[in-house]
Amino acid sequence: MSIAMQPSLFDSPAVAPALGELGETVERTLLSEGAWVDVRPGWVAGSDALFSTLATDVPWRAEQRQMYERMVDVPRLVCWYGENSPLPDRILEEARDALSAHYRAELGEPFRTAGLCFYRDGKDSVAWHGDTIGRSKTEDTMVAILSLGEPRNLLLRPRGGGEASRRFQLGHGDLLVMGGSCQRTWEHAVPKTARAVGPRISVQFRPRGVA
Ligand SMILES: O=C(O)CCC(=O)C(=O)O
Ligand SMILES: [Fe+2]
Repeated sequence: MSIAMQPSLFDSPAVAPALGELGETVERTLLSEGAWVDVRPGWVAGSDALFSTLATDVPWRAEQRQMYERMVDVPRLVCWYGENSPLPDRILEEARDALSAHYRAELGEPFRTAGLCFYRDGKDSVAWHGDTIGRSKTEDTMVAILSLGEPRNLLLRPRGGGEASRRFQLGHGDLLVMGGSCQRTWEHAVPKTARAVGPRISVQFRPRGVA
């Protein structure tokens, strides 16, 4: 048992992970230009056990990308599950299906893919961006993010600027869903932090053709 990763008696690796309700527990914040975010704190109970499973079982990849003439390390580990790939834990399949059911009327299609990111420490991050590869460049859609492990800040700001950024602290089973025009009219980021933070895993569920 890992003492370092045990924040409380009620969320220790000994507790099996379980999904909570969505329904009325989801709180929506309307942003400008038809964008919104839903937050459901603590959606997965016993999430530290799920964190441990994913940290160990997922075939994490370190990627590089071209930056001007140089190749640089992407500052996080990643793994992508396409729509026909079984997810690395049954509770992630349950989570995807619960999200599809909850948002069915509004989204009109199910969540189908899962992208996973592993932020090893405060030096890992994701820079400002919108998920605009594919249909989300021109259409409203949703990206649902389940956060496991240590909380990190997810920031949101309008693309055009002119407004302070919004901050959400997400970890230990919290859910945040970006919806409406959020991917094309707003940007999001998980900035580096100088604070001593433990590892965080995020699971992003998206509909077909959104990345
Ligand atoms: O880790 C997160 O919460 C955000 C990840 C993200 O924005 C992405 O992978 O597109
Ligand atoms: Fe993103």
